[in-house]
Amino acid sequence: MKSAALPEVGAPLFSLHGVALRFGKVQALAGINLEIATGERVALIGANGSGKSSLLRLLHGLVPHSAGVFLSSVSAASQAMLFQRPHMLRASVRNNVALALWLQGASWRNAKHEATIALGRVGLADLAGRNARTLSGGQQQRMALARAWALHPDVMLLDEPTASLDPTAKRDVEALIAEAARGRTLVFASHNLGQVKRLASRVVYLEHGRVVADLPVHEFFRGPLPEEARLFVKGELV
Ligand SMILES: Nc1ncnc2c1ncn2[C@@H]1O[C@H](COP(=O)(O)OP(=O)(O)OP(=O)(O)O)[C@@H](O)[C@H]1O
Repeated sequence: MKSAALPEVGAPLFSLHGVALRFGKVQALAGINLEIATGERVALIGANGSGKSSLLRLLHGLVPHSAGVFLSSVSAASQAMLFQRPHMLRASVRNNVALALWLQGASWRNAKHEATIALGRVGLADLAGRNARTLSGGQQQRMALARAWALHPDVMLLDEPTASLDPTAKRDVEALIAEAARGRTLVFASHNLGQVKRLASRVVYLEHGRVVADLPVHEFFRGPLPEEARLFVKGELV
């Protein structure tokens, strides 16, 4: 089974050389040099507006880079992205999950079956028939995780997946993320440094759209770090 074990860190999945991303006049990313390999668990951290979401969206193919070279060996079907606030259709929880599978080619019957299994994994079996829009924030994020998980992606890209949740839901969803990420490559943005320590093997710190630190997680938290990153870790950067 794909998720049985953590894969060896190996083949490069994403290679970025001098990559920039612009939104009109806004330079969201600049001069990004980054390689992410199979099996890595990369945390993207940095102040608001530093470019974390932009980088995730670029990796997921949602926005085109404006300069540099971006190589990805992952097909769109092999990666799933989770947003801070999940997108949901006005449909049952089960159908929200099933639709993602159906769009990837599963028959509707199989899609519903797989969706039911995935919802069971995240503790939402009892709510499968509910309108997804009536779920609480934590339940919505579980549903989004079930939807991502059901696709059996090789790579999971998560954009502050627990940021809008209360402490209990944060803990529950984080535990599910840890389980869902087993055997996969994980790239996630987070402001929660405890979560970064628990989930990541590597930390990429962004400042004004540039990578200013890229270190194994233990080295990152041991320091020394560039000044802004140091203040961020101390909680003194707002
Ligand atoms: N669609 C867009 N149009 C214009 N500017 C954008 C767009 N998306 C992002 N930006 C800008 O790009 C920069 C990087 O934003 P991004 O959302 O990637 O940062 P972030 O690190 O994820 O921030 P946060 O921690 O607040 O989520 C910011 O200046 C932001 O205003």
